[in-house]
Amino acid sequence: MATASQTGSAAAAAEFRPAPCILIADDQPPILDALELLLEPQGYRIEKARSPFMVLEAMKSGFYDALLIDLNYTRDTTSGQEGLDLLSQIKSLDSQVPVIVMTAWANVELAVEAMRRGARDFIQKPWDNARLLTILRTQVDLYHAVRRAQRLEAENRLLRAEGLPEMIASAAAMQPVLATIARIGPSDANVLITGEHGTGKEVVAQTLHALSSRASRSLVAVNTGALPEGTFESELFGHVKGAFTDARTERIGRFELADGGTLFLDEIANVPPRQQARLLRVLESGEMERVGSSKTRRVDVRVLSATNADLRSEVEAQRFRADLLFRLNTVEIHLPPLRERREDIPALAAHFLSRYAQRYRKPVQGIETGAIHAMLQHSWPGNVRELDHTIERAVLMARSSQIEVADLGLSQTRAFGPAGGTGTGPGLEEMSLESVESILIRKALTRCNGNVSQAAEALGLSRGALYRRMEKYGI
Ligand SMILES: Nc1ncnc2c1ncn2[C@@H]1O[C@H](COP(=O)(O)OP(=O)(O)OP(=O)(O)O)[C@@H](O)[C@H]1O
Repeated sequence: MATASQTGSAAAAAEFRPAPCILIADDQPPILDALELLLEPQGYRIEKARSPFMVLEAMKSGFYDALLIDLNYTRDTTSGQEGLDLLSQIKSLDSQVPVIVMTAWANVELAVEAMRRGARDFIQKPWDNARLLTILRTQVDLYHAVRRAQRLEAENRLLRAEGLPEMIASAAAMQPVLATIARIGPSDANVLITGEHGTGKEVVAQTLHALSSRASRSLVAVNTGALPEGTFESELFGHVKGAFTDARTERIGRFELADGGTLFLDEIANVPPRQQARLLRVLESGEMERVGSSKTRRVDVRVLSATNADLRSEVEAQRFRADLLFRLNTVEIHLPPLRERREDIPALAAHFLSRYAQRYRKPVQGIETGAIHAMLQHSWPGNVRELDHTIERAVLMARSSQIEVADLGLSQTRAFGPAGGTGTGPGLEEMSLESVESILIRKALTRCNGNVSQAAEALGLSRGALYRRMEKYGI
C-alpha cells in the first residue's frame, strides 16, 4: 500500500510529467510504428528517431524516461557498431537515463557488449510484447525511484546547507537557466557557463555543486584568466620539490584538491594552447602528473567552467581547441545580461540592500520609487556585480532610511559620453581620477564585447592589472 508521502510525490510527478516519454530509435519506419502502436495504449508518450544523429539532437532538448534503441543503422547494418557508439554518446550526455537495446535474435555477444557499455537491458527482435513491456516498466520505475531519491537528497542538502549562494531569478529570461540547473545539478556532467562579466556564472557553479552528490566535498575555484603565465601548470597540477628554481616544497594542485569534488575553471577562454592540451588530457583520462614528476595520478573531478567569450568563434580562430570545448560543454548554460532580465532588478537590489544594511549596521530599509526607476533604466554593463556594488555604495551614502536616486551614483557612469563629459552629469574636470578610470574601463569592456584581454590591451594594462581594477570598481 502506498504511504501518504509516496502518493503525494507520485501526484507531484504526475503533475509535471503526465506520461513517461520514451524515445525509440530504429532506421526502419515499420518497426517504429509497431512499437508506437504497442506502447501508446500502455500510457507512454512516444518520440521516434530514425538515425543516431536524430537521437542525439532529440536528447539536447527533450527529457526522456527511457530510450529503446536498435543497434544497427543504415551506415552498417549488421555489426551493431553504430548502435554501440550511439549508446556511449547517450551515456556521456545523460549517464542515468535507462537505455534498452534491440538486437537481432542471434546476436548475444553484441547484447553483452551493449550491457558492458551501460545499456540496462536488451530485447531480441522479433520481440515478445509481454517481455518488452515488463522490461520497459521496470526500467522506467527504477529510474523514477532513483531520480526521486536524488531530488529529495538535493532538496535536503539545500535545506541543510547554510551560506549557499542565494540566486534571485524570477525573470522569464532566467527560467531556462533554472530548469537546466535543476535537471543537471545532481549529475556529474561537465558544464560550461557562459555570459557577460558579473552575470552570476560563479553563483551558478556554486549552485550546481551544492545540488550534486559531490556537495560534501570541495568546490575548488581557479581564475585561469588571472593566473600569471608560467604558474598555470603548477597551480592546476601541483609540483614536486625541486621541479623548478622556486619549488622549495611540494605543492598539491587544484585538480588534486578537487578530487571527489568539483573544479570551477573561470575565464577558461584565456587558457594558452599548450595548457589546453594538458587540460584535455586530464579531462579525457582523469590522469595527470605533478610538474617535475613522472608519477601518474588519477583524479575524479567534475569540471564546471565559465567564460564571457564566444568559445565557438575562438575555436574557429584556432585559439581554442575544439576537442577541449567538446569535453567542457557536455551541457551549456547561458546567463542573459541583466539588461535582458530587468524584472529581477528590484528583488536583487532588495537582496543586496538587506545584506549591506546588516553588514554596515545602517538603518536603511528601502529604496525610493525614483531610485528603482533609475535602476530599471540603467544599462548595467557590469551586470549583477555592478548592481551589488551600486547598492553597497548607496547603503553607505544613504542619509535616510530610504535609498534615493542620488545615493546610487548612476549618472556618473552615463554622463561620460563620447565627447568626454558633455552629458547631463558632472564634467570630466569635476570628476575624481577613480571615477574616470572606472568609466574608461567600462567603456573599453563594452567596446570589446566584454573581452578582458582585448580591453586590457586597449587600455595599455596587463590582464591581471585590469582584473584588479575591475574588482575594485565592482565591474
Ligand atoms: N541571480 C543572482 N542572485 C543573487 N546574487 C547574484 C546573482 N547573480 C550574481 N549575483 C551576485 O553578483 C556578483 C557577481 O556574480 P558572479 O561572480 O557569480 O559573476 P560572474 O559571471 O562569475 O562574473 P565574472 O565573469 O566577472 O567572473 C556576486 O556577488 C554574486 O553573489
